[in-house]
Amino acid sequence: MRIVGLTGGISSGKSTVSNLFKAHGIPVVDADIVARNVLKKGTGGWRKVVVAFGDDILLDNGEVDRPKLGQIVFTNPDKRQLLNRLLAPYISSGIFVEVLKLWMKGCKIIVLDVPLLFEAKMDKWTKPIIVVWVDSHTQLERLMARDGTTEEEAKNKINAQMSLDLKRTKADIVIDNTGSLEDLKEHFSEVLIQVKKPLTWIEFGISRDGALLVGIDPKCARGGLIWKLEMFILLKTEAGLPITRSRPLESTEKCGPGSWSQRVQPGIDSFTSGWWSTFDIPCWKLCTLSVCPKKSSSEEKETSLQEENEEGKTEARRFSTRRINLR
Ligand SMILES: CC(C)(COP(=O)(O)OP(=O)(O)OC[C@H]1O[C@@H](n2cnc3c(N)ncnc32)[C@H](O)[C@@H]1O)[C@@H](O)C(=O)NCCC(=O)NCCS
Ligand SMILES: Nc1ncnc2c1ncn2[C@@H]1O[C@H](COP(=O)(O)OP(=O)(O)OP(=O)(O)O)[C@@H](O)[C@H]1O
Repeated sequence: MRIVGLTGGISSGKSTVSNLFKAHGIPVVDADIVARNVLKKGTGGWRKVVVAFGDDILLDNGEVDRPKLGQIVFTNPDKRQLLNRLLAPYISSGIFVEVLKLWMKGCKIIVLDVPLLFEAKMDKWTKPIIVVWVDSHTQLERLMARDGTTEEEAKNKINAQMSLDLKRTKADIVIDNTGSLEDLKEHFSEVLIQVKKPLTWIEFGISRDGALLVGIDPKCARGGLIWKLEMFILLKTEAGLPITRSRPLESTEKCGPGSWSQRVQPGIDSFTSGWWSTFDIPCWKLCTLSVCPKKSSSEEKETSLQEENEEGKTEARRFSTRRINLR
């Protein structure tokens, strides 16, 4: 899984860039939304903040008066640090849960939109890091226009964060959003190409499919070479390359959790020691194509399976199933 970091200054255009990612099917975890949830009435974060800042920051309905709390923390660095310290554990675990949900769905690339990515030292978990930059004049104008605030209030908010010029020195990719929305979209299409580059081995390894391969394939325990070959072929399969003739996989034997079976596929006969494995585990059916460099014994048997043909009639199909036992 590739976790892309998206950050910038207040009102530099992170949400606008996030929306472009979403429009291209890449999910975004928005730290501002997570931060809002952990400050809802009755949550752990809410309780800590009320104890530290007092009931004065509450509305009649018990929710936090966000503009009021904003006024306090954006003009007082000590109070801001206190609020950050109180909420940081809730925000980071909230982000982790969102990432985990996307991991479970099998997402390969996700974007973390975190305004305080560097300040909260979350940048170490993300690669590449994208900084949305604007010149200070444009940033101030856009912030005042969007939030309807005075120049002083807007400047307080801008100064509450690490400077955008420093952030851009820490970036892998800088998006200059000083121009029009059209300019932004044009630049974004180049960024998208970089973000969608094929996953590295490490990124694949921490993705759901990669982790399951390493975690449950009994052959994997026998050495890195085997699962690396498997991953290679899965990646190729995703790119639609060599295994186009394979049929949907169904095991010819019933597999229990953790057990495995193999069926030699007609389309891959050229891989002399290749086979499909299917795994029935509680949530997923995992199919892998493995190429084994060594085998110590193998047994072959004929199996037949009832299948519907194109006219909808049931007929028996025969399969040659080969078990390959590794040393
Ligand atoms: C102070 C609060 C109540 C003000 O709420 P409000 O609805 O007015 O603003 P909102 O949450 O939409 O934030 C707007 C922007 O302010 C900036 N910002 C928010 N909190 C901080 C902070 N502690 N330090 C610096 N900048 C901040 C971010 O760029 C954010 O995008 C709220 O921002 C908050 O709870 N902040 C602390 C949590 C936090 O760190 N949020 C950032 C997510 S990493
Ligand atoms: N290229 C652009 N041209 C004109 N307006 C823009 C451009 N990019 C963003 N904006 C506007 O600037 C304002 C700030 O943008 P946006 O909300 O995306 O910033 P942000 O970095 O997400 O802000 P925050 O830190 O407060 O969450 C919005 O009103 C948005 O519509």
